[in-house]
Amino acid sequence: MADLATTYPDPVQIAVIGGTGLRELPGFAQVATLSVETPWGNPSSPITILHHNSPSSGKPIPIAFLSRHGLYHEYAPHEVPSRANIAALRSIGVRAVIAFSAVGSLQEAIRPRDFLIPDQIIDRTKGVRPWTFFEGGMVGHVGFADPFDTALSSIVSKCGHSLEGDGVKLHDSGTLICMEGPQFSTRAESNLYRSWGGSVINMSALPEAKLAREAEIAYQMICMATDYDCWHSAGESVSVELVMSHMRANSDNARRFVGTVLDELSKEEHAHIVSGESLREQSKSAAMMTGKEGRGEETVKKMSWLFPGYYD
Ligand SMILES: CSC[C@H]1O[C@H](OP(=O)(O)O)[C@H](O)[C@@H]1O
Ligand SMILES: Nc1ncnc2[nH]cnc12
Repeated sequence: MADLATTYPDPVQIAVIGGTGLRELPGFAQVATLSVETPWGNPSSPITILHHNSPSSGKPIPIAFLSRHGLYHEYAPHEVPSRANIAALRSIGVRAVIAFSAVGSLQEAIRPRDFLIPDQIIDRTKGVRPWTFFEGGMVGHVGFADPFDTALSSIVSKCGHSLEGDGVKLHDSGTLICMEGPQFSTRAESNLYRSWGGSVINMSALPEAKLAREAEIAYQMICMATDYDCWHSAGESVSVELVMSHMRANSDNARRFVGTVLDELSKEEHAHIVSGESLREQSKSAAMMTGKEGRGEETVKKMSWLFPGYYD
């Protein structure tokens, strides 16, 4: 790391947020490491810029990598500075995020080490994490009916299926329960989530996905099941040891999966997706609720850092 540049000259449109057990992406050339300060504080880790040759043009494409829980896993799920993470990524040009997460399975058919691309979320966080950029005299409401980006999700799905039969088993859709933690669920809660139709459970999708939407960043999570939570009568209840043992055993597949997705996203044909075209300027109109006279000065400053030119 010592010789890496601390600045990067061009916008970086694609980012990976690594979760438990996916703290780096080996095999990609590291060209810079950025320490970005945002009005919401510092992100959970420096942002590493990796170079990846586009399979279509052969040109190097920059990819940003951020470690959700910090370089040493020092941030518990409720302590992850998600606003700083998302703001820092947007400030360097990111418009498409692939986020990785270790999840508990709530369904027999989703076995430990299977991958799943969630298409829905049920919010079971408890309102203790800052969850919006729109506050303090700037009211904004963005749509979240489909919390993940459908264009990104079909690319991720195609990539995952291309690896099937080669150690990767993929479920194309599912409802993700995002709980508060850091303690795992009780058996009654786990069974309740099953009765709601939950497919998998984690502690990290929110507020990350909501903030990405507010920041006009296309976002898709890739989940890897590491346990059957605590509902399964035959299986061992979730523990950190169980999560980590499955993550370690399947980390090559996880990295291969993410690498294949980055290959695909680097193709020119997907330029409109990674430039976040479908979300462009939605937060400009979302914040038009509040008349200029009612806007909080501090918030306008912060929001103008995030969206230069939007609120002049
Ligand atoms: C170590 S088990 C609980 C922990 O694992 C998941 O982390 P991530 O989503 O960052 O991969 C889960 O959300 C919890 O934070
Ligand atoms: N059972 C579980 N509950 C919440 N988060 C998890 N991450 C991995 N397994 C989990």
